Amino acid sequence: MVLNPVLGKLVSKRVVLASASPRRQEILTNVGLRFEVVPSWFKETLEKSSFTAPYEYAVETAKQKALEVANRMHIKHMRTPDIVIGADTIVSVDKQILEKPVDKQDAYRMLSRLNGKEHSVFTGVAIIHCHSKDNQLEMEVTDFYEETKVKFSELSEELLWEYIHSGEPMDKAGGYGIQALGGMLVEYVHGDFLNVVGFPLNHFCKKLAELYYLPSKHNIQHKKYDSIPSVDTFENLSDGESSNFTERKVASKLDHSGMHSSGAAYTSENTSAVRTGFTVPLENQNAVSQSAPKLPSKILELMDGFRASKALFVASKLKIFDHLKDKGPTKAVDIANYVGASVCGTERLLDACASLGLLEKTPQGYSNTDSANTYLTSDGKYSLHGYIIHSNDHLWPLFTNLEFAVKEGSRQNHRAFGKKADDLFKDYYHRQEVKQRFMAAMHSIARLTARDVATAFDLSQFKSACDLGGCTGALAYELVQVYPNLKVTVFDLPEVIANTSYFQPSGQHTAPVTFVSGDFFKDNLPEADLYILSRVLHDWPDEKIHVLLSKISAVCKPGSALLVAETVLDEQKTHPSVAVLQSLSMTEGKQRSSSEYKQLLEKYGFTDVQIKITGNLLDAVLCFKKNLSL
Ligand SMILES: Cc1cn([C@H]2C[C@H](O)[C@@H](COP(=O)(O)OP(=O)(O)OP(=O)(O)O)O2)c(=O)[nH]c1=O
Repeated sequence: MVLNPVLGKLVSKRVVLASASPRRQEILTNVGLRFEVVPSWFKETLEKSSFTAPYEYAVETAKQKALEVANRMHIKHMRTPDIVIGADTIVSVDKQILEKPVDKQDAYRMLSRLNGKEHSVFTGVAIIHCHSKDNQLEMEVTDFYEETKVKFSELSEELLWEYIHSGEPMDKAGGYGIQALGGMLVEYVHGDFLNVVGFPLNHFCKKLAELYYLPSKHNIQHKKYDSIPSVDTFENLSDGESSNFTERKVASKLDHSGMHSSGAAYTSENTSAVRTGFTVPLENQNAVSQSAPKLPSKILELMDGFRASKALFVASKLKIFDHLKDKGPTKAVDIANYVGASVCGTERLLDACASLGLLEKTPQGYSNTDSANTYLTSDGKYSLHGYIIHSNDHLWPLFTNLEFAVKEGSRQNHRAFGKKADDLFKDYYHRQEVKQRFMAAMHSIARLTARDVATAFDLSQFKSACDLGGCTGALAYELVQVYPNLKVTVFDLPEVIANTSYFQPSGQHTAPVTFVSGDFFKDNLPEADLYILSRVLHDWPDEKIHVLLSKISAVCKPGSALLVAETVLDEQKTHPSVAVLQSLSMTEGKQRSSSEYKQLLEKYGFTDVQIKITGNLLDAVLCFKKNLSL
């Protein structure tokens, strides 16, 4: 969501972040900015002694990083970006500049210098507006810096080495990351915290406000690389105040050849114009004041959502995240060879994944982000791979026929798969690969939600539980970990039970979990103090639910309980949207609100209905059987 009109100004523009830093990507993504990531190849080798102050070095490096990307994109005949953002973060102590350590000794040297002292973190930022005119690239450069003061506590050698061995210092200026373990070293921070993490967001927004909103150039008091912006705030700006930033452009001597032109560059104002290879004043440029309507960023995001989903699905299907797991940066051509796909197509897909924050791209190649390693590789404990493949192979074709589903009021299995719903359901259990895909999908969601469901209520009073339709046993295994005295029976169809061994967790005592096959609509239910229905009720029509809840109610002894795990809708039934959207492809079942679950469960003799919204994909409903028989 774009919270203020300043960032809204960038929504329709092709914005490129010339940085490989995952922190910068995250900071800008978090505020709803949409951008591509093209890491800069500019080597951070400017001669430090030629700068009179450390921040000048950071500003110049940021500028050179952004200029390199803007030029490269233009030369490679990629569509010229509208805006390129570059940044460089340095740590400065005793007038010395510390960048990223090259090895552990270097990290130790840096951290020892910071130990017990206050230092400054400077981030230089360059915003380059690009125009392609007669195939010539014109660029207008705006830059600024932000300073934050940070003080380290007195730290022991042992602690410093322990921190270094954590591996965290290596890709961070000054050899520490304040946002993670390094935060423990810090006594205080004066100034913008995000500036330390790599991007001064507040100053950036103020700078955009200056560029896009200040009424005329006469009002601008450009300061010589002043870290204090001309605007105090970027709030309450309306498009009525908008003006084209080129109105306020001033020419300056800026050399973008990659070398810092000592003396000249830092007497310039902080907005300047560059034509590739030349310095061009912009004072005569036409400046048209535009008042555009507020950009519907949410709608734009939805319009594009399908592309992003499909890129994720295809990369998962091709097992790109598996291939990159535990690997250093890998070139597109090697990935293409591995997956047996075209190099150009693979490169496009990899770039799309990088722009979505699923991969990191550096000049050395592509690598998994942390979340790709955790959630997108197929063998991770919390892997969503199974559900992603199910979404691609099963849900995508159904949603392609959504228009028919809405018009005809029925699920579109016949159109999507050439089969009726019943035949398809049989496929889940009879065709091996379909069955495994379905089980892997259910397993993905169960793993991700199991801890929150298991701990939503204190279940330690129960000695035995029966998870009806418990599939791979993911929730059961979590329950016996949380409640060591509990024994859980997983009850599911024979075809499912026959395939559960593949999903058994390794390195866990599995004896308290047993698997029993049967049909919960027809067969006797195993005895238990606690029955569990996880993601079952929403799937079935009222008649089937009647059969199931009547059976459970009948076997429940007084004091026994039923735990239901479902996404609980709000009373208006419009949130959470993940559940409302799921309803679009449902046949006979439905999602329910808190009051509907309460009403339903009370109807079958359950009382004390308690509902816990977990914040995860599944919520939990617990109710108890009183001495009532139906
Ligand atoms: C001091 C500090 C730095 N950092 C990071 C921010 C930057 O990513 C990095 C400094 O290196 P930079 O050279 O500024 O950036 P980068 O190499 O990560 O990415 P690129 O050059 O492609 O833009 O240190 C933290 O994450 N936490 C901290 O507390």
